[in-house]
Amino acid sequence: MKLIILDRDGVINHDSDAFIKSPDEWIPIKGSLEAIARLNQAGYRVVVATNQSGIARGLFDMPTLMAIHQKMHEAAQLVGAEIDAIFFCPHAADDNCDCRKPKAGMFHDIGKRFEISLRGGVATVGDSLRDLQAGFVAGCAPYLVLTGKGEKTRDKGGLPPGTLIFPDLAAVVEFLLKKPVELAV
Ligand SMILES: O=P(O)(O)OC[C@@H](O)[C@H]1O[C@@H](OP(=O)(O)O)[C@@H](O)[C@@H](O)[C@@H]1O
Ligand SMILES: [Mg+2]
Ligand SMILES: [Zn+2]
Repeated sequence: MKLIILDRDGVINHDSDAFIKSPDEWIPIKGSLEAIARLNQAGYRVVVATNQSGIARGLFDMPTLMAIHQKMHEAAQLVGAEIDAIFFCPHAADDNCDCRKPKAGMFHDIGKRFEISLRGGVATVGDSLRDLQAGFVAGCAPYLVLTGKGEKTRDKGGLPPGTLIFPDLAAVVEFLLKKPVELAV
């Protein structure tokens, strides 16, 4: 089974420094949902791992977050894409939870849920350093996109070793689907 783990804000949809607080504020990045459809057609399960501290901050509540995700699922369906699962951390930084990126808790949970070792070349795509750090610690291959906060992340440096940088999710998918499959020896 092929699996990829995507950050949400700044990778699938436009991000905002004021947070994405409602379904109306959730707007897909051009080409991202179609890129997910290409992954599905190539046999990938697509899973999202997202920090949603807006819950802890009281900027929006759980039903609103569910409504945002319902809109994302419906928008994906319209282009033949499917997001298999959304893992989210609703906590604030000072809650010291295990799931808020850059901690790898969500990634470990994803590996358990899908019964796959992330160290086997599972890609993770993010726009923030913490996305890449969390995935790298869990064994994923890190991909930085320059959408969302990606350009700032690139300019700040300190990326996990081996991070590949692409303009957007569509470009990452183009690369992943073109590269030769490593045959298990
Ligand atoms: O990129 P993902 O993980 O899908 O979601 C990020 C969002 O939850 C928000 O994360 C916040 O970070 P803090 O939680 O305040 O550190 C800020 O960066 C917001 O601009 C951003 O919308
Ligand atoms: Mg992000
Ligand atoms: Zn958490």
